[in-house]
Amino acid sequence: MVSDLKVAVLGVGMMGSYHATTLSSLVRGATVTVVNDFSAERAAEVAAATGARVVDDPFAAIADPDVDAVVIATPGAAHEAQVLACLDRGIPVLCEKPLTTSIDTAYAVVKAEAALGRSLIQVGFMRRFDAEYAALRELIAKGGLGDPLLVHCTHRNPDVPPHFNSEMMIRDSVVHEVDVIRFLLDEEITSVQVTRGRPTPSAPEGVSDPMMVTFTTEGGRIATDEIFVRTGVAYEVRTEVVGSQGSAFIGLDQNMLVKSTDGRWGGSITPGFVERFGQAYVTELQRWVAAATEGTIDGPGAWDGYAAVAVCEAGVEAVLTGETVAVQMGPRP
Ligand SMILES: NC(=O)c1ccc[n+]([C@@H]2O[C@H](COP(=O)([O-])OP(=O)(O)OC[C@H]3O[C@@H](n4cnc5c(N)ncnc54)[C@H](O)[C@@H]3O)[C@@H](O)[C@H]2O)c1
Ligand SMILES: O[C@H]1[C@H](O)[C@@H](O)[C@H](O)[C@@H](O)[C@H]1O
Repeated sequence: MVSDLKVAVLGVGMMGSYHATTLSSLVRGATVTVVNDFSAERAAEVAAATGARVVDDPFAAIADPDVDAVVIATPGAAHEAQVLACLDRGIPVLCEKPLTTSIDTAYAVVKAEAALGRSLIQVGFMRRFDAEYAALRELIAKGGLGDPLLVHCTHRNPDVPPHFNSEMMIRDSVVHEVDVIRFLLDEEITSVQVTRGRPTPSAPEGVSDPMMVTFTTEGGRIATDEIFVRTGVAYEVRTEVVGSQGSAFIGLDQNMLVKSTDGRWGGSITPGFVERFGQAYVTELQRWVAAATEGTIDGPGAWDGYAAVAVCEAGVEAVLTGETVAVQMGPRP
């Protein structure tokens, strides 16, 4: 057990710098001691803001004696090697989604952790720490909706970078709903189908934005996800669960001020994911720090990361083929 958890943050772009500042300003029991980024300038900026030291190589950062645990917020393709290096050192790691970018590498990570016999990997599915999602899960678990039969999700972003293509819409965005559906229903997703609609005028050539994704689960339940990442409007993430004895809906922004003026009424919508899930990130980090201090995790683990990667792999195939694609998953070690 360690008294004040010494954390290295790898990749201090948009998400990593947010995690580093949250850890050093809002989370108890942790100090960001090391930061690393391919961009020396980014690393220096975040080090100055958090009081951390820059270590130029990500693997040297993981091996640093002044590091007890690691937050990985590098792009998905870098996750596998960095997570495995944390396992090699036997230290807890909070890895941003996606766990890795292919089924094989994600399964290799699951098996490496299982061989170690300890849960050290937590995956950054922060919606599980959002009060509305937690309340919805509890309502379902207590039977408040009877048998949950349908889940309808909406995931709209105001904008994304131009390189964000249809595949990234599945692997980087829909991956959140994949985890939400598994979290709410407590069962695996077994198939994925994607309908590519008429693209919004701002979508780059060949990119299907929006798309409708339909999932089926082990228990024969159906879930849908509207993914639309260039609405030009705001950050709108909503979920409705319909059961045999009623339905429940989340995602109308909390603390919404409804005003009537100029012959209209309405409120404001959160502009981005930081505003919508700000408290969830703090709760996620606070609970992870408490668990990592005890050498473990408290949240979605490697298996959840693997399951999400497997569903997204089927989702990408469904985008390309227009077929309903079965999810292929290996046995849980
Ligand atoms: N949970 C969420 O809501 C959420 C939100 C945004 C991003 N993310 C995830 O966070 C991760 C980072 O996304 P982002 O939007 O911050 O990207 P970003 O491009 O803003 O930041 C990534 C940073 O990593 C650095 N980098 C790249 N390869 C590296 C390597 N091998 N080692 C060290 N540094 C490296 C880059 O220089 C960059 O500064 C992704 O996995 C993404 O899916 C999660
Ligand atoms: O990486 C981001 C992030 O995960 C957001 O939470 C999501 O809304 C975006 O679609 C995705 O691009």
